[in-house]
Amino acid sequence: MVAVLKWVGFQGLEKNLVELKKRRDKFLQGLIDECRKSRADKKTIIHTLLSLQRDQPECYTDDIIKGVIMVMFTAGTHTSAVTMEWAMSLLLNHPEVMKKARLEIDNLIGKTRPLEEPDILKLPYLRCIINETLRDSKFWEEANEFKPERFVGGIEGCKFIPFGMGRRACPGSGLAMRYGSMPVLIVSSPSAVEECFTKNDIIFANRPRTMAGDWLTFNYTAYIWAPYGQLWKILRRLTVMELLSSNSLQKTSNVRDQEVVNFTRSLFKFCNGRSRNVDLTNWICTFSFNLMNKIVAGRHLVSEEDVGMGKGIAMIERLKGIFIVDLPVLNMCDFLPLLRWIGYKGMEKKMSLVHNQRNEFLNNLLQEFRQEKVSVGNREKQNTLIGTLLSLQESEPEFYTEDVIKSIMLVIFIAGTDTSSTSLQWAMRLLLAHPEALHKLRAEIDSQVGNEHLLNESDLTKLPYLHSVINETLRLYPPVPLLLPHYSSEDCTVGGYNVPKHTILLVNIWAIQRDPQVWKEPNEFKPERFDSMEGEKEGFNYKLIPFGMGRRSCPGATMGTRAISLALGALIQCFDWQSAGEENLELSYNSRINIQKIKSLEAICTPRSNFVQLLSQL
Ligand code: HEM
Repeated sequence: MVAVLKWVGFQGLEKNLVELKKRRDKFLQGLIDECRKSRADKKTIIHTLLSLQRDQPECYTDDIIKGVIMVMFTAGTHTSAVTMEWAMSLLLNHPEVMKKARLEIDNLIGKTRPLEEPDILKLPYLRCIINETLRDSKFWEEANEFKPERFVGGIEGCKFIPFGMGRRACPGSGLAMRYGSMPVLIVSSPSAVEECFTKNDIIFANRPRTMAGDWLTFNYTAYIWAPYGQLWKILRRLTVMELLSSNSLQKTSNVRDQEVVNFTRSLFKFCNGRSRNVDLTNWICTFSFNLMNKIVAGRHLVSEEDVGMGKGIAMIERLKGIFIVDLPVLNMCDFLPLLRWIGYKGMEKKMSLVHNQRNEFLNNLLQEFRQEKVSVGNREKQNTLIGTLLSLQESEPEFYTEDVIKSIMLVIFIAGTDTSSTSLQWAMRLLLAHPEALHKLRAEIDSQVGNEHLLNESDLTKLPYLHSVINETLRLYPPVPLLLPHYSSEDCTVGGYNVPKHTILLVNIWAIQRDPQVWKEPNEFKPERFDSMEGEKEGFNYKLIPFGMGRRSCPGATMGTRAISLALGALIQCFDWQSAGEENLELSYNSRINIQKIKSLEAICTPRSNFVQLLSQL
């Protein structure tokens, strides 16, 4: 029957389709030809496809290229345009919502520049509007009302699964197409977090396989990315026992204290008795890298005389290029595998380059260590992480392969340096922008520690305000704002809704920790808020979770907090600080999974007069 209709040319459909195909063909060919004429090194998808065509013309024909572009156009434009049209028409019909959205943008972004993609993370109400526009009407109370507020906090945060999930999703929505078909659950309320990491903790204890995982984890033996199972358990036990348990932390407390002495002494020498402009970003990164390398390999990466000087600065820049890189843990290729295939934005190339650099760095460290250990027979060296790992390798070579050893060292560098140094920089930036808090913190340190010794780990219990400043910094600027992605190993329910097996879970702690329903004056820096929160359950009732929750939570939380507290305490105890310019007080951020500051932080540092004697004796 259908064939007959086709044959008689039913309603001229075939003719129309042929016509449409011709027009599309002409349009796409035009685009390809234009790109052929323009600069060849541009990073657009068509340029990438054309360079593949040059290498393999028989595979990447013009027709194939047109097919790929076609998919992107049809999948990516219509759905987004329809959603935008709906959102605008809803806003026009609800001026009170429009006003509230504009107020949010004015307050959080300002009026001096247009909105950019990374800003979206900062605009919870705008996201609520998009969610409300896309939501499926069947599952909601007052389903026909336009109420973006229903997405602010609350368990509803997980009723809506925007990236195409099972039967509750809108499979053809703009977001689903933009992020591909991989199911993703984003939770953004304390109650949903509690449910994910108590009742469903084991189910969500896995990590997804991703492009970053494929390249940067020594074949998933780096346990930050390792699948939940035997290997992860062994690596976790080993790292915690050797490095992060309270016993091991006790043993390494003198290393941290000594690192803070070195850091403070270098800064004092650098100031040379006067006020000096200090690139705090570089100094703080030096402290973090030196501390971790001391724990891992028993020596510094930047020697004391080089800190803050040309050679030291260059060394830190090189290390940042290896370990603190701008490569997101999840990227578009994880959602649209086709992009990976065509080499989207050269991501895979960059990852392989970073992997090679890391591999070389870790190999050198191991080689140096082996040589020195043999030649010097250094006992101090044997008490380092590498020392322990190499002894384990001697007794169990089949388990402790070179890859496993390197992956453990890698995790400590990646997890231990960036997070702590980012938090320390934010804490200093916040204190510079809030001098009253800085004075209050200094008064606490002066009264509890005084000027006869440099603050050390045993002083930390006497400094509750210092602890509150760090909590408040981690609340406002969590270094890992979506945690690391979790991955469900079985079907489960969250908030009464079905979440299928193999769903990526992202926990939007940025939103939770700034949610006005959860925190009073959420965007204000008020360390005092923690005075009245004593005795609340874990993670302040799941409201403050910068280290995650459950079995995949950060095992380095105590070590990280101690290192930040010590360094911040010493900086405030011994030096006067002033901002080196308005731009240093800007509390902005970009949206990488690991938040970085846009610019480095500079401040004017002056040794406090009543500390000169102590500082000269360090
Ligand atoms: C301010 C400092 C730190 C912050 C804010 C932080 C935060 C985090 C977060 C959010 C996660 C992911 C949790 C999840 O997926 O649910 C994580 C995982 C991890 N962190 Fe930290 N971290 C810090 C310092 C450290 C330090 C100093 C170390 C070790 C020396 C460390 C080692 C790890 C490891 C090994 C994991 C992976 C755990 C797993 O997958 O099982 N972190 N961290």
